[in-house]
Order: sequence, then structure tokens, then C-alpha cells
Amino acid sequence: MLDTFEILSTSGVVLWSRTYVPVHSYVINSLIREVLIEERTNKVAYGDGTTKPTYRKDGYIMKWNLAKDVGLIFVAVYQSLVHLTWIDKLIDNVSALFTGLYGEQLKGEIDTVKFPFDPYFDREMQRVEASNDASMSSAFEVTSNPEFTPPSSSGTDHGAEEPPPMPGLRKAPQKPIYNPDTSTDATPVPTPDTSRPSTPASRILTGKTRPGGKPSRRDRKVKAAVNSAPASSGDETSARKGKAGGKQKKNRVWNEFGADEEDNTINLDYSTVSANDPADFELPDAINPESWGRTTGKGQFVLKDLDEEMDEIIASVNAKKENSTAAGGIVGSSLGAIGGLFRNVVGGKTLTKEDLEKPLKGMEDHLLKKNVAREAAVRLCDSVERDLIGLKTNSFTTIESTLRTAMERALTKILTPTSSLDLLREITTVTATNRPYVLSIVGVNGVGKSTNLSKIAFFLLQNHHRVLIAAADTFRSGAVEQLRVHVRNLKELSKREGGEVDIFEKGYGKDAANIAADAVTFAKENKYDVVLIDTAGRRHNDARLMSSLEKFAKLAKPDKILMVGEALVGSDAVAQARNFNNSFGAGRGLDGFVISKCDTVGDMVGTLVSMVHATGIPVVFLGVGQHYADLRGLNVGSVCRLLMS
Ligand SMILES: Nc1nc2c(ncn2[C@@H]2O[C@H](COP(=O)(O)OP(=O)(O)OP(=O)(O)O)[C@@H](O)[C@H]2O)c(=O)[nH]1
Repeated sequence: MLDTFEILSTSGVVLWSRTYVPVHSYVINSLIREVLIEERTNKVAYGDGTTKPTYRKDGYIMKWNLAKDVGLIFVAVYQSLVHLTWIDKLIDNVSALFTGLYGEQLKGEIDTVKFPFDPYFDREMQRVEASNDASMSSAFEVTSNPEFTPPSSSGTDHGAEEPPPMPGLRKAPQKPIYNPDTSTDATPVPTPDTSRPSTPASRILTGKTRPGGKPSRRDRKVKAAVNSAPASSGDETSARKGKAGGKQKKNRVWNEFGADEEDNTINLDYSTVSANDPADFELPDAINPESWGRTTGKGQFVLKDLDEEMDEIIASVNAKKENSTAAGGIVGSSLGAIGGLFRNVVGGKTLTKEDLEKPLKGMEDHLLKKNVAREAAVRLCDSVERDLIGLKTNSFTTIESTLRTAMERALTKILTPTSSLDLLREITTVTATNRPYVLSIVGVNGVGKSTNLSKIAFFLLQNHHRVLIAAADTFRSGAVEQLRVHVRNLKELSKREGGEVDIFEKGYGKDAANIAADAVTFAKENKYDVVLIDTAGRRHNDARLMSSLEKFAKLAKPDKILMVGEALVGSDAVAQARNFNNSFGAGRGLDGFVISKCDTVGDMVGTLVSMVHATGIPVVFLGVGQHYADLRGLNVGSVCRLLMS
């Protein structure tokens, strides 16, 4: 009978195996080496009524399926003395079942993922053996035989969505089937939910099963966001939805399954509040602190990073790709095109410039698709090429995976801050010297400066700080009123959340640098912990407005200057980041970025890379929506995973 069945990745990792009789590892290794790597096709036989390639080694037969679309090999090993008529069917069905169940995980980093495949395999094994027995002898009849048809994603002819209940057999299985979870053939096995492709993957990867449709935390947050939308007449609401200047972007909110494009909840969009606007608002509902951060043992409230959201994004993006594939669209990640799988197996090969040329071009295109600016993409690929030329690859390693690993390393290196970004600690250090900590926000028009400044204020209120918000955008009509609305909201919230917040304003047309300096003096005299300075939006190539930033830095002396950049900005990110970084005079640059509107770009988070690459300045916060709690810290690993998905 069958001795062993192994599922391997094309880079040589055993993802799952079932052993009935141990087979020495050199047996399968020789298949991989001789047939799959060295492509010695004279070692492969067909015939004996089988459609599968057959490789013989020391009394064993090996038959296999190569699923190129997911980079997997399904290998069955048995003694050459026996003749298994059902083996082809087993291999095909197991291939279809495994890729159908775990297609999503297989697109990510799979080395450490566990695949709970045992019950599925055992059931399939039992089924093919039984159907073979039934066809050979009418004495053994299947009493109820809803045809078990695993998911069809690997291109076999099995199309059913869910395995039906186990067929009831009159005849007991001929040999005991090893299955620790299902001791009898009547025990139901888990049913894969393939009705929504992203769900099983995200369940298994993130462990976020929500039985019975229980709303996710994100869903609850979305609901809270709906409740907390500022009260206004319908006309007023629609007037507020679009930023002055024709910015009519449809805002999306992330839920368990990705971006809900129908959700037009507007929470923090006070961008078109006019001087006459009564600025009515209802106090936002209490925000569950767990939805956006956690309290440390020292009592500090620290922000969550994007990890959880990123997993949801990856799952939703992959699901979309799958749908587009099903609809005849572009297949999978653009990274998949780089390797060409087996042709690229280069175990133990020393890489040359020629080997890398095409894969690197594929990688560059992939980064461009992720919204990384061309300059950054080219430089990253150049540095990876330098790292890889002359490198001897590991066994069973494709160029694709070698390149992917090298690019992940390069991205991690770029995105990992070289110094601490612990804002709360910095504030404590500065306030200990009897002066307020001063943080200012700069950026081009409409990127979300006031909104994200308010989110930072809310974060500081959670940490019980006294915050003064300085309205130093004396340029755009409505900017001061917009900030006033935020401060009113935050004041109300501070009654529940703790902390204290006030606004420092001097109207319009005055010198912004002087107002900012006055605000700092006022804050010092009145014992505020932090001054947050909002500034006017300016085009980074508007020399006149940009030049005023130097005076601003000199007078207000901010401890931190953060630039807000939109995640959706694209290639302009590089010039924006450089120009702002160079505008504060000698010896003073930006201290960090807030990347806003990350919720609107899915996995195309390349702007982060472009901005950091252009300046060497780290990302401090990510804006992920239009709610005071929609602020996150950066998780470098998650961003790299998104970029490599
Ligand atoms: N979806 C989403 N929208 C955001 C985010 N941050 C800000 N916005 C929206 O972006 C729009 C502009 O935000 P503002 O804070 O007014 O931008 P600003 O940079 O201060 O604008 P100017 O003062 O005109 O330069 C508003 O509709 C905000 O609600 C975010 O992280 N996600």
C-alpha cells in the first residue's frame, strides 16, 4: 500500500506529510535532485495505465503532481511490488483539496505555517480506496454516495464547493487509517468553507474566526464611527464630504473582509467648515481603547501597529485577485511571474548578473505596481543585485525566493528606524525640564494634517497629557474653525478619556511663525505638556510658502516636525519628502512622517518606501481612517509582507 505522501514547496520545504511506513529521506531527495532540479527526464517513466510521471528508486515508486500555480509538489511513495490503481486519483484530489483549502496561505510566507490537513487526507484516502473497491467488487456497495468533490482551484475537474458528509460504507476500510482526530469512519471532518475564498485563509493565518457572524472589532468600530458622525443636516453633510478644491475621493472603511467602498461614514472631515458654520456636533461615542491601542504595565497607552489590519488587507487583496482570476483577469501577484518556478530552481548555484536580470525587472515592475516611486524601486533593485551577484543559493531555492528574501531584507533595512520613536518617552523627558514638548505638522494641501494632528492629540489625551493645539494655518479660509471643531470634540472626549486640551488661535493673515512661538510661550506659562502646531498646507514646489518654514522652525523650535504624506500620492512622494526636508534651514530637517489615508490604498503602500528612501527619515504614524482612533504605529514586517504579496 501507500508508504508515504509528502507535500513540498518548490523551494524544498515539506509542508505536510503522512507516513504509513517510513521511507528514507534520500529516496524523495533523489527524485527532487535528479528529476526536478537536474531535469534528467530519462529517469521518468509513463505508462502502466497512469497519467502521472513515475520515478523508481531502490524498490520504490514515486508519482507526483507539480502544481506550478502555487509552487507545490505532491508526491506519493510506495513499494514497486504493489500496483495502486487509485494513486493518480489520490494525488489529483489531494492536490485540489490542499490548494483549495490553503490557496491563500500558499501565496504568503509558508515556511512557518502549519497546515491542519490530516483529516482531509485521511478521508480522501478512504474515499479513493473505497471507490476502487466498489468498482472491483459489487459486494461492496456505497450506500449513500454524494460524490466528494474537493475545491477546484488547481484546475482539476472537481467542482463542488464543500465536501459532503462522509459516505456510509457497508464495508469497513481494509486497513486501519491513521487519524488521531477521527477514530471511526463516521466521524465528521471539518468542512472547509470555500464559499468566500479569503475567509479560511485569514482564519487560519490570524486565528480570527468569528463564529456566528459575530461582528469583528473592526466592524464594531465602524459601527461606533457611524454613531459618532457629527450631527448635521443632510445638505451640510454632503457639503462636508468633499474637500474644497474638488477633492471628492470616496472614503473607505476597513472591515473584516477589507475595504467597504459603500461606507461613506465621515467622522473627522471638518475640512470645509466655514467661518459661519455653527459646527454642530454630537459627542462621538466612547471609543473602545482596545480597538486602537493598549495600556502598558506602566500605565501608558500605546498605539497598536498595523499588523492586524494588514492581515485583513492581505486576505482581502488576495481574495480580490482570486476573483479577478476567476473572471479571467490578471492572475495573482505580479511577483508570481518572476520565478517561473522550476526553471528557476538553482539550488547550490552561484548567481550571475544574467541570472538576475529578468527576475529583477519583474521585481521592479512589482514594486511600481505597489506604488513605490520609480527612483526608489530602481535603487532597491540595484542594491539587491549587488547583494546577490556571486551568492551561492541554498538547496532547492528558486531565484524568486532568493530575490524575495533579499528584497524583504532591503525593505526592512530601509523602513526600520535607526533611533527610538517613543514619543511618550520624549515628552516625559522634555516636560521634566519645565517646558512643553512641541510637535508640528507640515505637508501639502489636503493631505490630512489637521485630522491627523487631532488624532495625535487624542492619543496624548489617552495618556492624560495637557495639550495645546496652535492654529498656525493662518492662510486657508476655514482652517481655524476646522481646528476649533476638533478641539471642541476632543475637549468633550477628554472628560471621559482624561487629559486636557485647548486651542491657541489668533485668526487669519498673521505671521504663522510668530503665532506658533507665542503658543509655545503661552503653553510654558500655563503648564501644558505638549503643543501641537497645525500649519498651512503648501505645495512643495511653491518657493514662497516653503521659504516661510525656515522662520517657523527658528521661532517655534519644534522638538519634532512631522510631515503628513498621503499614501495615495505616488511618485510625487519623493519630491515632496525631499523639498520639505530641506526647507527648515541648515541643520534642521524633518523628524518623521505620518502616512495618511492608508485605508484607501489596500496593499499599495509603496509611498512609505518612497518617502523614507528619499530622505532616510522614519515613518512614525499611519493614518488609517477618519476617526480619532484611526492612528497606528508602523509595523515594518507587516508593511514588507504587504509589499511582497
Ligand atoms: N480615509 C482617510 N481620510 C483621511 C485620513 N486623514 C485625513 N483624511 C481626510 O482627508 C481630508 C483632508 O483632511 P484635512 O485634515 O482637512 O487635511 P489638511 O492637510 O489639514 O488640509 P489643508 O489644511 O487644506 O492643507 C478630510 O476629508 C479628512 O477626513 C485618513 O487616514 N484616512
